[in-house]
Amino acid sequence: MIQFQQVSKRYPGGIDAVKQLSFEIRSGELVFLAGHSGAGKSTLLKLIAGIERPTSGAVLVNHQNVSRLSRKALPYVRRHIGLIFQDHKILFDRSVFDNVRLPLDIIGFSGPEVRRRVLAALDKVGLAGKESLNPIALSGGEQQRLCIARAVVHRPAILLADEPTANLDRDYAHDILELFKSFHQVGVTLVIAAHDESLMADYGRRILRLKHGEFTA
Ligand SMILES: Nc1ncnc2c1ncn2[C@@H]1O[C@H](COP(=O)(O)OP(=O)(O)OP(=O)(O)O)[C@@H](O)[C@H]1O
Repeated sequence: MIQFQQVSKRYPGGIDAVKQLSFEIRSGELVFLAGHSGAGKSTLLKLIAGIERPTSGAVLVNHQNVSRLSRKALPYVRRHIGLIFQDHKILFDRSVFDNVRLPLDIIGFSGPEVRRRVLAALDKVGLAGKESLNPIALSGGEQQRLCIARAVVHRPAILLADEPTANLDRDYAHDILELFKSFHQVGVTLVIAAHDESLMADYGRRILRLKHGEFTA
């Protein structure tokens, strides 16, 4: 489902964020991405989503070479991907409902289907009944759940999460990982980046470890 072929990414300024990476993630897999700050985890996720383009090599998602797609074609690939990124901010001038509906608006959903899907996503993450609130009224953990609801509302086949448990206490972090596990159980392919490897230990899944842009054992 996701394939990297000799992928390198050099940012302007000369930093090689990932170097010659080759790997494959099969449909329905749950994979953790571990590594120190600056190891290249976010870059790898952005390459999958087509947010960044590789300097060399190919990134294939569903057999499509996302590194070669035109800017116009990218939204069609993104429809199949849910993103939980730290720089995807919550909009505090809108309700919880309106925050979660954003991906549906972009795809072009309208009518009762929007309400049905948004309420189902909020229910899934444990925020049922909070749709009319302003997100400011939610706790930090609840705001993270809002971001997860927003990432899954269009039912993507692939979910990419960058440090989704950062700033959460351990119990709450495990709750969030359990939520991801439930998406995994219904067949979603998940790639979860986190620097705290101890959190991943309980899940017994495949771990890709990055160090300065390269895989380590
Ligand atoms: N847009 C950019 N322009 C220039 N350099 C960048 C850019 N984004 C990331 N980098 C650099 O690329 C390297 C890898 O960064 P990346 O954010 O992928 O690492 P990370 O493992 O996700 O780190 P963190 O856990 O701190 O988010 C770092 O040296 C970073 O400074």
